[in-house]
Amino acid sequence: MGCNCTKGIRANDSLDNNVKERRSKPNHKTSKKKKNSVSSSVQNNIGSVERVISSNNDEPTLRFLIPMDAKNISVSSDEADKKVNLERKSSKLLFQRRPTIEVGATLQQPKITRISSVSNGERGAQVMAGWPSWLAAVAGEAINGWIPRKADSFEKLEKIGQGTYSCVYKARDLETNQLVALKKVRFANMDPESVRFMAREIIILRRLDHPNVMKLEGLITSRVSGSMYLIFEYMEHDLAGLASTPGVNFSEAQIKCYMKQLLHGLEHCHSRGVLHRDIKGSNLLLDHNNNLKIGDFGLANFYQGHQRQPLTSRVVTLWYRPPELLLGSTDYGVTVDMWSTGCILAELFTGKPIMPGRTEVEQLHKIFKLCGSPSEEYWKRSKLPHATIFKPQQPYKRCIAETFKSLPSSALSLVEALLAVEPDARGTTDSALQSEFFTTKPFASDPSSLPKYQPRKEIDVKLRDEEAKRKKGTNSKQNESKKASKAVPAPDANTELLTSIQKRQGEKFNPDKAAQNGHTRYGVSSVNRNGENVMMGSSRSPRKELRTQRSFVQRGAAQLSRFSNSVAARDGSHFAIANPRWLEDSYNNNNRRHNDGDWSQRLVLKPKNYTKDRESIQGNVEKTERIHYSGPLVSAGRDLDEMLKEHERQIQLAVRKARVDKKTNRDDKGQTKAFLAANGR
Ligand SMILES: Nc1ncnc2c1ncn2[C@@H]1O[C@H](COP(=O)(O)OP(=O)(O)OP(=O)(O)O)[C@@H](O)[C@H]1O
Repeated sequence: MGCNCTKGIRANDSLDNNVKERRSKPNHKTSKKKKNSVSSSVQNNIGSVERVISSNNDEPTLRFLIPMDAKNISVSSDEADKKVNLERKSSKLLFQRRPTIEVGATLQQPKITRISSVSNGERGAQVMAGWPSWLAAVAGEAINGWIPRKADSFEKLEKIGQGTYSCVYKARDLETNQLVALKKVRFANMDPESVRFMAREIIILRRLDHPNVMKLEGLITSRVSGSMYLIFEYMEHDLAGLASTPGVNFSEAQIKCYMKQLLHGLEHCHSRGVLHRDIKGSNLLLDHNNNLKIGDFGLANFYQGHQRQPLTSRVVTLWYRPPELLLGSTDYGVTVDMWSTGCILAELFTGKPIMPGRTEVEQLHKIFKLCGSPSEEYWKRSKLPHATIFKPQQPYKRCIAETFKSLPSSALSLVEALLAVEPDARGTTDSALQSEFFTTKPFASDPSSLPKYQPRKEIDVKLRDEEAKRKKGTNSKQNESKKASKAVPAPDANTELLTSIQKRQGEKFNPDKAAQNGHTRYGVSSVNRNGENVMMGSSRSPRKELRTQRSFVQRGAAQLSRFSNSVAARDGSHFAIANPRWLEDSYNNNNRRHNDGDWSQRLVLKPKNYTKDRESIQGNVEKTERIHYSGPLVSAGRDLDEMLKEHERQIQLAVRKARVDKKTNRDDKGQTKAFLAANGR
């Protein structure tokens, strides 16, 4: 794998013509650099690393555009003639993954990124290399030095994942015969905003090069296409899916093996100035040899240790989100990933998510109940935007040791450290790797010594398809009487919780009862590791409950919190959600103030074009009324328990409303208005 970007070139491509021309007309500037010279120039922009490495050989060289991080390959970006050239020793090298060439310390220095454009000359070269001009114009930095691969050099096999922002397909690279995962991102009208955000993900991925981080192998697009595929190595499993597979029980050494790999991958990200901001089991991918790679950098961003730019607090999937983000922090660092890591460690031992909150308020309450509330000093010092609202009148006592008393003591100590309610006490990837957990027996297993598990994705896909068909049937009946789809507070978050509580209580799940209770719109459902509803407790699903959360799709009624700004209105297969990535960037770009009130209000604003984008992916969501600002549930100054009671009441109310909606098919607009009116908003 690797260097795939070079492989789709055909004889009749304009690039090839260019290559031929260049072969017949040697570039003196390039050849001057050949003798034993290795020179690198690093542009100041993130991801725009230009390297000029010349080979010392007398073999004839071919010249193509390739990913810049390919070792043993000479790349010269020659501003003078506005062409990017490659020299390589043999075509064989193109099919090997090669580590990124270190170019001094510059790469190690974290920088806050701003997606910046390339020069006109570079843009011209990019278009010539086969990139669509809309992409080169907006995301030049992300594609700099690469050429696109062609879709017809892959055989698409099946859909294996549906993310919030993308579809993922299993495919075969016809040139290497290797399996790959293709993550498809579509852009409605080549919308520059969404292109920029995709560009950020690519730039970040290109910055990273580590065995425990998913490697971006290349990109597929064409001049005429409005979409783009990110090419990744195909991974058979993810940790959440594997952990919830019937019959799979992890040993301590195995948990250490996965945790060690996760921490090494994170260490690399952090050392390159990247915060992942969505660490959770379903984003930790595993190959057939149990090698773990951190995937899904869609919410990742660059950070700086000091002089931090404000970042959005609306990141990290709720169950893995640290308290400071729930309290509205915009000035955070690697400690957010450390918190999520602590949640995963405890989850791997206990076999279930440790804090499955339905709402941000409830999540915070769960955190305080387990980890204790922060010290007085922390409240004063941190000046967190929501501190005045959520500071409990009585401090909560920490009870991690009691809760996880069955854990081995070294694991418990690490959980204690990682789940420190005050971020600075969580330590770093380095301190975690040095901890007793990894330095005492049983030591971490070697990944290849672990059992090989049956691939599950195909089974998941089948289940999902069945479920989608079933939903479609239900929806089409509903849709007969209404043209536009409805965005309603979905009660399936409650189903999820109900399911989980019943599971934990060892009760047999009774689908009919749950449906009667109005806990689900689709019968008995739970959430699979892709965050989609799957039938549970019925013949439809042979799997035990899979309890994972999808990034950012915070479900329906669960959105009605004090600062629920992006309501994920979910109606069957339809989502409508403000993309927090955009909010952050527009926030940063505009360098706005963030007082409490403004902050919530501002986050409600949904970029227009993104809406269109989501529509094109998710279906015909009604255009005007998708984002609802729930406003404050309670006034500041009331204590947290009271607030939670009130919050619970609101959720129940939303569930009832949703049930009524199901019966009457009232449109979303009317329903939401009624709901808000009922709550005095
Ligand atoms: N390299 C890969 N190999 C196999 N499957 C993959 C790979 N990358 C992603 N997937 C599958 O596709 C799903 C969605 O991918 P990804 O998480 O990157 O998209 P997303 O839109 O950011 O999703 P989410 O909303 O869950 O965060 C993953 O949960 C995983 O099951």
